[in-house]
Amino acid sequence: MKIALLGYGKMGKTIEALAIKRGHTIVLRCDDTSENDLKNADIAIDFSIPEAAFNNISKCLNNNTPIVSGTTGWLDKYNDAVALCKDKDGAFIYASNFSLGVTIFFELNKTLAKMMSNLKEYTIDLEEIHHTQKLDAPSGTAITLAESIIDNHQKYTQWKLDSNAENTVSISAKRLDNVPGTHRIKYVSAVDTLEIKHTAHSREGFALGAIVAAEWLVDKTGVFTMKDVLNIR
Ligand SMILES: NC(=O)c1ccc[n+]([C@@H]2O[C@H](COP(=O)([O-])OP(=O)(O)OC[C@H]3O[C@@H](n4cnc5c(N)ncnc54)[C@H](O)[C@@H]3O)[C@@H](O)[C@H]2O)c1
Ligand SMILES: O=C(O)C1=N[C@H](C(=O)O)CCC1
Repeated sequence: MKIALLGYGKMGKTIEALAIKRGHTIVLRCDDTSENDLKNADIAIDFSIPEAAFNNISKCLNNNTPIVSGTTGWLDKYNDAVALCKDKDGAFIYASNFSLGVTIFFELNKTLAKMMSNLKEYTIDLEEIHHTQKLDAPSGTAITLAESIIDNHQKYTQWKLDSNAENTVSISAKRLDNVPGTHRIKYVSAVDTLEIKHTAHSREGFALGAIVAAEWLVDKTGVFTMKDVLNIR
């Protein structure tokens, strides 16, 4: 595939190295708002910044270029991106976390929230840890996890950073040097603690997931998730 990289920072460069190893060609490396010609690209992969993501996605959909987006912190406009994709009969996939492990972790989180839903003894604690250059907090992955808990556990109706409020999934966001991404969900009662945790050892898992998603999306139309790519039911 001929790939356009929208965002050529830590993730863009990791994707470039892995995509070349998988036999793909990088035809565009875009790292700012300058106008870029997408016509030589079979697909675009956006790992940029929250303020740029929706514009980049829109440009691709208007240009009939399938687009894989992993940028977090822009989801107030997600429904607009979905509507534009449908209007243009385009191809779009977004995931707050493209790694295979986290895609499975999302399913574990959902199942655990359902199982815990009637157990009043337990309170929940969600923690994410990332590197100090990360612009957004909480992480997109933590928000996806919290929203799924809210959808599947009868007690919780909202999420907030560092909160003791009733019916609230409290998220703690820590920033430490060189941490690629760690997410942990704890259910704590007076007598025990049950926890699930995902630890990324590098950015390669995110990059591989995004490339696999691009390979899968390139000849399709529609709006998809990583569950579609990995055929998880
Ligand atoms: N979904 C996932 O699996 C996943 C994994 C890792 C990171 N992320 C997200 O991806 C994004 C990028 O992460 P990163 O670690 O590569 O950040 P980074 O800061 O290293 O790179 C972002 C790059 O985007 C560039 N940029 C700024 N404006 C732009 C524009 N208009 N168009 C294109 N590029 C522009 C910046 O110059 C920078 O080089 C973040 O939102 C992060 O949360 C998602
Ligand atoms: O490094 C980042 O930034 C990451 N962002 C995503 C998020 O916000 O969840 C995924 C993990 C790494």
